[in-house]
Amino acid sequence: MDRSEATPQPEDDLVIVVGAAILHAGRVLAARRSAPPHLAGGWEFPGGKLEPGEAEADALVRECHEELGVTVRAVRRLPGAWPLNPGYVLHLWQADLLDGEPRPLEDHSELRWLAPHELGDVAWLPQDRDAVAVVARLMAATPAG
Ligand SMILES: Nc1nc2c([nH]c(=O)n2[C@H]2C[C@H](O)[C@@H](COP(=O)(O)OP(=O)(O)OP(=O)(O)O)O2)c(=O)[nH]1
Repeated sequence: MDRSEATPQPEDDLVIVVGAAILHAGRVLAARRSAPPHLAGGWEFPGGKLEPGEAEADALVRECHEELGVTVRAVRRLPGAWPLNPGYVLHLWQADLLDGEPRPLEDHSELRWLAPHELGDVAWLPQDRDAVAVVARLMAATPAG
């Protein structure tokens, strides 16, 4: 019997993309992609692909430094894993902003700090929508600091 359709692709075969839900003063940072063309204009969580052998928390810190010029601390991985392009999966991490003011240095044309009631104000990439719902629940449960 061909079970291939019923068998999910093992996560081991996927490249993990880490996204950072950076919470600060009751808001979360959203970033509008500037490339590639089919993703440009869509909003996402800053982050990127894990390098071989790299821990997710380390990739998160590295990507936020490269893309935004800030230092973050990876707090914890949020529940869920969302398929992206074939072969890629998005993992989301809660992160604290330790140092710096985020700037769109790489891959993004605009950044916005969104309050919970503003999460629906930007055009998220479709594949991020369920992750945004997880962040909305996190923000509802997190006292604004
Ligand atoms: N960072 C990030 N990428 C996302 C999200 N949602 C989503 O579909 N993606 C896609 C966009 C890209 O195809 C891929 C991540 O690639 P990237 O270009 O950000 O990764 P990277 O910084 O490691 O880039 P590179 O070295 O390959 O240039 O995942 C998201 O919320 N955050």
